[in-house]
Amino acid sequence: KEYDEDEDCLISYKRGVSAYLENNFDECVTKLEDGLKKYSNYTQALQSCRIKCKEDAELADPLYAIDLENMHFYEKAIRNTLCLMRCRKNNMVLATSTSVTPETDQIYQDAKPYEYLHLCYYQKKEYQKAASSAFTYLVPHPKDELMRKSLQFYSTLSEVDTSSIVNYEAKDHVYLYAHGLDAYDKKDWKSVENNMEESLIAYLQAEENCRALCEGPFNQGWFPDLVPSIANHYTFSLKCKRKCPLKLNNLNGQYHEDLLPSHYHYLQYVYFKNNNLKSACQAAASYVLFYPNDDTMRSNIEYYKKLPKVESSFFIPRPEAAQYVRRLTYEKRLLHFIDTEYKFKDEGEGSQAEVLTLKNYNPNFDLFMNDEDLNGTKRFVADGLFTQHECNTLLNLAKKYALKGDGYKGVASPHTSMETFEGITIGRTALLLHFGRIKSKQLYLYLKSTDYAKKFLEEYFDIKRTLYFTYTHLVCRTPIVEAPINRTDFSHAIHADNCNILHNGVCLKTPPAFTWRDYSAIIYLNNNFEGGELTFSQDMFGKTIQSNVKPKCGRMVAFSSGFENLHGVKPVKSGTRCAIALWFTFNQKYEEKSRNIAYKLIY
Ligand SMILES: O=C(O)CCC(=O)C(=O)O
Ligand SMILES: [Fe+2]
Repeated sequence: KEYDEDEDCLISYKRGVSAYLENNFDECVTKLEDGLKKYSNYTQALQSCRIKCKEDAELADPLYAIDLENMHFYEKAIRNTLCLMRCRKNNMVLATSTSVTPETDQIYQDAKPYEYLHLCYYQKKEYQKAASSAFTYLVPHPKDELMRKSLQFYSTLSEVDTSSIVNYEAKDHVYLYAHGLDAYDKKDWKSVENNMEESLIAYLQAEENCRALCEGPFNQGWFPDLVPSIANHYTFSLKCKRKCPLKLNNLNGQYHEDLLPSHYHYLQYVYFKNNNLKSACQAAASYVLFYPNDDTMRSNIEYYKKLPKVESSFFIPRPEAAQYVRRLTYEKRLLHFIDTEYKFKDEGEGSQAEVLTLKNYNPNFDLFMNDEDLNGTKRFVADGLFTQHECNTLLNLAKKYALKGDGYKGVASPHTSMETFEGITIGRTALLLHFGRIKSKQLYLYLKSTDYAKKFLEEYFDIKRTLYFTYTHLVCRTPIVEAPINRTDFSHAIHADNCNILHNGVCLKTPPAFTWRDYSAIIYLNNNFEGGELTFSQDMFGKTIQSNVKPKCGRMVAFSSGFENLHGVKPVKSGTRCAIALWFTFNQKYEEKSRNIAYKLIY
């Protein structure tokens, strides 16, 4: 049963769980304990390398005294990296183990091994350890009823001493703080002072350690530029760091929102009791950094100020408190800024793929017509996606660069001989940016607005599966000069987007229809033309019209792409009608690849 050096902590965990399932409880305990030990050694080594290397890099003299173009920042990063590489190589644990993946981290951060460990200890009649393991699991999972029952059961066993049940994962401050509280109840002021001071140091150290673990790898899922890449990774890490107090403030299952500041509260009191006025005043001044409006502490300070031996210099907050609050304030402000200016696009499982993306720019975008208004099913109209300025930007793009037949295999008049169709795809817009013909904000607007339209559609139709763009197309329709004003053809005959409708009313999901399309949307850019309404029809001849939608800037119409949504476009009699048509699919095979390329050009 020796400690297996070659196994990483994930394998140990998995072997432990399998052993449990095979009723091999000795092996279960060995493997799970091994895994916990390895994970703990690994994270400790990693934390100390990261903390030490940051300090070293901070202290090094820069290669050039003047900080040009933030080069001091990059120089430090380069020194820090060098140090990290050496540290990893020289550290026995880090050099011999494979790096822990975020998934493995999650298992151990969630105290998963204890879920099985307590059962295996129990089977081995190690009841005290079973109780402590159950307790350890309950600390981060206080609502786990099953585990609570297990702990209750263990506590009734005569072999178990309930006062000796411990949290194996407790950080040092947890018990130091508890001792401090005990001493407080016993009015042992000296001991309160010692325990609270130690607990404070331990807390701050634990927070630094926790933060260090947040500086791990981050998969952005694409290849952003230097600066966005740093911003994304840093944001990811910052969000993780801000979660550290949540873990640390959990004292064996009880959450103390103000755990850190409460140290200063106790300290000001015991220093006063111990006749150390200066330290009492410093602690009070430190406390109000966290809670500037706290009446009790304010009046304590007023009281201290009136004491004869007290000097105004006593009220300088303790340096660690001042530094902590400064950092906290800055980090909160930065996260608030990020939260208001960006939205987070969660690409699949886990928080790994969170990257900064611009917030929706038009908060007024909202539903205008639903199924009932439109006299059908799975359709809606929403208004306000674009401002007039944004429509103009896209209209200009189309006016300048849309090509006849683009997106229609070069056919200039695909749907009616009375109109010409000029289109511009995402792919060609990206190319135009690549060749410097347009500004990135034009491509950005094209991409972002359609992304947002998709999100809106997904929410409206309550789509839970991954939906992909399959085609994005900005199209303008203009009647040919010869077109008679009283023409009766459609600009776009009644059709379904994903099947071929036959005269007998059957809609066949076969080529040449775009059978993979699942949802459709059209965003309109203008209304300075005659005709051109979108028509929903019950039949393929437009005999039974269900509803008409008049285009205008920022209006979006969306519907499921099947037979239930037969639609067409009435003739454009004069002027030019421009719209962005979007199609979505559940089939990843038909994903619009050019969007990803376009994104890379922007970031
Ligand atoms: O532009 C519109 O309003 C509808 C276009 C359409 O239905 C299509 O292209 O399939
Ligand atoms: Fe259509």
